[in-house]
Amino acid sequence: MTLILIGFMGSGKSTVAGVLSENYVDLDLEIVRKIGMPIAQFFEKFGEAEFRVVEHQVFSELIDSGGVIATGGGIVESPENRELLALQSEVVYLKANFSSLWQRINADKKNVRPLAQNGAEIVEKLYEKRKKSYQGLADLTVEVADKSPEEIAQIIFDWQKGQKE
Ligand SMILES: Nc1ncnc2c1ncn2[C@@H]1O[C@H](COP(=O)(O)OP(=O)(O)O)[C@@H](O)[C@H]1O
Ligand SMILES: O=C(O)C1=C[C@@H](OP(=O)(O)O)[C@@H](O)[C@H](O)C1
Ligand SMILES: [Mg+2]
Repeated sequence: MTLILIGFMGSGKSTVAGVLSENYVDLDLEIVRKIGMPIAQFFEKFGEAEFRVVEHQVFSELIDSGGVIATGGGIVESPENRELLALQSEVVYLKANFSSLWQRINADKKNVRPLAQNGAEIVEKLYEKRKKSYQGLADLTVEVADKSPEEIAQIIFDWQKGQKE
């Protein structure tokens, strides 16, 4: 069974995956490896639609790996990815209010998120649009705004243990 973390940019998917497993897969890092350039540069050169094609390809190759996968916030944009996620039973949604996410995104200077370069209003619209998809696909929802990555990982571990009993 693959544990898949979903949620908006800044929710901590990459960070929490690292706490959950030493061998986690970060989909964005796999994509960067495949395209041979930073995501922001790929968006500039080829656009978002092309990024989604590569994202789906990489996701469908890794979804049955059996480990922990941190997705990118836009994984729910493609209907094909939503179908894949609906078939999984360990999809964990890291949920937070927009202002917490926006603060984190802006503090995280080393990771340039092309879709977060627009103003807060535009990014909040994207958040509102995606929210239902994250919630609808989640087998577990964790409120992350006031918790440390370790606390969040512990909640997920405990839930997983309960699933297996
Ligand atoms: N639980 C948390 N509490 C405070 N800051 C966090 C938490 N989880 C992640 N962060 C910080 O928020 C930023 C985004 O985290 P990241 O794991 O890259 O999110 P995502 O992969 O969901 O976009 C990073 O700077 C990270 O250090
Ligand atoms: O929300 C999105 O569309 C994106 C989120 C990013 O991942 P994180 O959610 O890990 O920041 C990354 O995949 C890309 O910049 C697009
Ligand atoms: Mg990430």
